[in-house]
Amino acid sequence: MLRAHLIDDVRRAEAAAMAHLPDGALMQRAAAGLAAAVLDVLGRAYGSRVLLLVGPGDNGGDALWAGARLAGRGVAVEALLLADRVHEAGLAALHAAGGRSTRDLDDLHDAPDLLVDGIVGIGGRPGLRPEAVAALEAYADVPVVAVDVPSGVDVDTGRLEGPHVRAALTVTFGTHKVAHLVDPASTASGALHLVDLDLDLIGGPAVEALQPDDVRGLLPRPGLDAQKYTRGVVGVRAGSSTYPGAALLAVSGANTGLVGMVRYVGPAHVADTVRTAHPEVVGAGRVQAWVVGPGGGDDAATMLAEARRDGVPVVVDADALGHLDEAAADWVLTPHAGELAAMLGAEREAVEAAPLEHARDAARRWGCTVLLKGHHTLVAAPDGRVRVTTTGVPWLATAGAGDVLAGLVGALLASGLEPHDAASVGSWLHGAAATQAAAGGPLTASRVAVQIPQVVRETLAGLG
Ligand SMILES: NC(=O)C1=CN([C@@H]2O[C@H](COP(=O)(O)OP(=O)(O)OC[C@H]3O[C@@H](n4cnc5c(N)ncnc54)[C@H](OP(=O)(O)O)[C@@H]3O)[C@@H](O)[C@H]2O)[C@@H](O)CC1
Ligand SMILES: Nc1ncnc2c1ncn2[C@@H]1O[C@H](COP(=O)(O)OP(=O)(O)O)[C@@H](O)[C@H]1O
Ligand SMILES: [K+]
Repeated sequence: MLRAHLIDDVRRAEAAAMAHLPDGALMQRAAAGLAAAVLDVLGRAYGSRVLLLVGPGDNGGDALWAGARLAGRGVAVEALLLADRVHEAGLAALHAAGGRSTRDLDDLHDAPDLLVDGIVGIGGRPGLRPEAVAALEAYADVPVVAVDVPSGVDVDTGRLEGPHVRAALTVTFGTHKVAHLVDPASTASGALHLVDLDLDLIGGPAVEALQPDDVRGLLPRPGLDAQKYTRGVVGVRAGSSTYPGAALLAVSGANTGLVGMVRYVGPAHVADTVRTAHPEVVGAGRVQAWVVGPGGGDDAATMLAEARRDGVPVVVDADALGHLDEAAADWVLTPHAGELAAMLGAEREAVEAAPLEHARDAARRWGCTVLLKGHHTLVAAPDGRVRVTTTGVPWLATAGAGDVLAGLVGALLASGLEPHDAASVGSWLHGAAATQAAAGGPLTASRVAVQIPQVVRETLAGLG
């Protein structure tokens, strides 16, 4: 599991570690990891030029000490000092290793190969000062390696307010931070590299992200004595005359072999289409979970009321979300930002600016799991736990992809997974299937569903 902690928990763990370590030991570990990651990106030391952007705190100290190590390896290192006072020992080390420093952007001549953002770390307030903005603008085409966090982002919430760094790579220390994983700040972090500081983090993670091993451990798999009913039956109530395709897509997400059987309940002509495409699918009967809403149109309210009567877990998606007065604890709601905004009486822009806060609010408000779709989909539990999905590609933002996801999450619920696991494992598989199927190019929702068994196969085999 990849975990992200809040700043306060990082500070507490840092203080505990420093109590029995020599002065500056943690910063040296951080700087060594940072220098190694920068060298990896550069590919060679001699002939490479690096510019350090150095702020007033320890984040700047990390950059300076790493710069000293790089200069010692033959990299041409310059530091632009963006504060009256910077980490003194770090600056002295940089000078001693042959690096240069200046306070004046005009003193810098040759464009560097790489910028190291040591402006602010976990002590930073959102936004950047004009001198930092000017330096970033002067080298707008140069890739940035951020130290700990891309400066200017709101580290604990993932919000973006004001100017901030856009990193190609973020080298972070001790543990991940919320802004690395949660939108919109995750889009400013680039690739992530964690330098282990051997911190003892006592507080639980604020956010976590499933890794292939976690998914392997959670995936349902049939025992030797399995029969179709013991594997779970998922029912889909979706589609209408206006949107028959949504029923097909939801069923295709449900019918990927992760349950013993799939039922479809909907208009007769839609059911005919569904069964032509998926001959395995049967009609009404007992289920262990329902998927309700995709393409349901005006029938969505009735679909939801009928599904509720069975007292089994329900995935509530799309049109059915508009008819949600109350939910049971074992339900999963799967809105995108627009739908969640409508559910909470908020603006879509407000949800997009602070998806973590809104997903948590919704999970508390309805007392059940809420899966908020987006670039990094969030799965929030009513007790405050949040998982974030880091699989997937922007090509997945295509009509019907959400219908496939609803079907898949329903199948996992029916197979017996807890709602938090069903939603997060479903979202992980959906993203991984999209990445595989897209293979660097465009994608349609139907292709995502077709790819799911292959992703499951590879994950079970430990190839993920
Ligand atoms: N914790 C750990 O385990 C380890 C931590 N380590 C490193 O320490 C980093 C944290 O260092 P830190 O505490 O010195 O804070 P940091 O982020 O450098 O900046 C604070 C300074 O910035 C200023 N300032 C604030 N906002 C600003 C803005 N928008 N624009 C400009 N300035 C702004 C603020 O000024 P003030 O608020 O007083 O006005 C204050 O002076 C951490 O991210 C990691 O890199 C590693 O070395 C080892 C292990
Ligand atoms: N920028 C993005 N990067 C990756 N995945 C995305 C992005 N934007 C949306 N998605 C994913 O695409 C899917 C779109 O679903 P949804 O909005 O419900 O569409 P529809 O209702 O047409 O099915 C969701 O799984 C969502 O997480
Ligand atoms: K930084």
